[in-house]
Amino acid sequence: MLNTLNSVLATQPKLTALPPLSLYIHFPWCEKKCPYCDFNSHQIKDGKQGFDEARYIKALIADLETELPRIWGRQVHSIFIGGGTPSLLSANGMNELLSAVRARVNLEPDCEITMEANPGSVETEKFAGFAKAGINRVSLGIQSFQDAQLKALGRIHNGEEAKCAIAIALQHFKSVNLDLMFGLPNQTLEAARSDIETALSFKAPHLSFYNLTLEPNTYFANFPPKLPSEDEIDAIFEQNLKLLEAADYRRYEVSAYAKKDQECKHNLNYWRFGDYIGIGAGAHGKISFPDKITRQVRERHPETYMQSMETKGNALIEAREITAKDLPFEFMLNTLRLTDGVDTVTFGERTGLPLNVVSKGLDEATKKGLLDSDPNKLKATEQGLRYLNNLQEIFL
Ligand SMILES: C[S@@+](CC[C@H](N)C(=O)[O-])C[C@H]1O[C@@H](n2cnc3c(N)ncnc32)[C@H](O)[C@@H]1O
Ligand code: SF4
Repeated sequence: MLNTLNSVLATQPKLTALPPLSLYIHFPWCEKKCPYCDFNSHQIKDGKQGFDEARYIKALIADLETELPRIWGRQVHSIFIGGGTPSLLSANGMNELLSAVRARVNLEPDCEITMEANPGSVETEKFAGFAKAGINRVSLGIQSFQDAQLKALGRIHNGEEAKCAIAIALQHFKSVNLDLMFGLPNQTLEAARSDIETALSFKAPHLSFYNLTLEPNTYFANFPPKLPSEDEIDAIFEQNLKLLEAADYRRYEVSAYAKKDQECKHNLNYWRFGDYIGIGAGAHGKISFPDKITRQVRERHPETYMQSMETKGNALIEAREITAKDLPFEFMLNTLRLTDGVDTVTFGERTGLPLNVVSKGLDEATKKGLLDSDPNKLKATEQGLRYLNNLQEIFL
């Protein structure tokens, strides 16, 4: 039995078709580092030391060129410019970057192009320029509408600025996402309800609700604020879910809610274990070939990243095949986040491996009530979504 399993795992993946391809562009600076944030983002010092727009864009374009041989002939169906705070780029800089992308990569005609923005850096004129440059979706880091809460989170914006930023974003972009967090320091059920109701009043097509987590190596990890208890957080989550569903938002991923047909194409491609090129400081990529699936990782620090691009012509610190041993876990890590899960056949299509390499895990997860028993689906139960880490770990 063990020998059979080993021989399956020793086989090379065989993909009959390549998955959709996305492009992720990382922008690694913010006006101020938030105390809870473990993203690869660095505070812009006075005088913008460390952030040289022209230099970074040049590095990004050169970086994209290094990826072209790996994606030759393939179309890109979505772009996500994340951070950090990419809305700190000038509209001209964004135009230069997206024009360079269009000149080098074949974009699908209705390519979704998202930019993350911080409400503290939203200006009408600049947003008009971003739209003109080709951005067609904006994701705003609102977090809360309450001044005291925003202050406790170390944000640079207040509640009024958050509302103003949403109005500007909706004026310029058809597709807008609002990021909110819950389980905030000293948050009550009423305060969480007020945040949700304010967010709903804007009727944005997409909302994301993240439970605040204390990530290692952040200020909050060293100086933890007083957070609501687990029971209080559960109550906030249940209340949020009810209000969102009543307003016709469907929960389609652990933290993502969308109006009909307004799901984020880019993130859906990640969660369905699609392919993505990742350029910029610390960016990760995953690119499939008929006989292998590969991972690329770039230098994390912006200065080292730019220097590597300038001196060596690439900033890769890792470029390897994802082994048949790791593929099932990586697949489950993403796909089980989706409330609909995926069809069972997607496992073979995306990993190139037979489903029997995970049959033991599937049995165990189903017996524990974490996985739906439908044999045609790989889908977490409600319990599985709630204890997602436990479910995913079964496939480690
Ligand atoms: C990379 S940030 C992008 C937006 C922009 N930088 C901002 O913060 O306004 C993406 C989102 O992740 C969420 N997030 C960041 N750190 C988190 C944490 N420790 N716990 C929960 N959500 C977090 C926030 O909602 C944030 O808007
Ligand atoms: S603005 Fe966003 S990316 Fe920047 S530090 Fe704050 S949460 Fe992190």
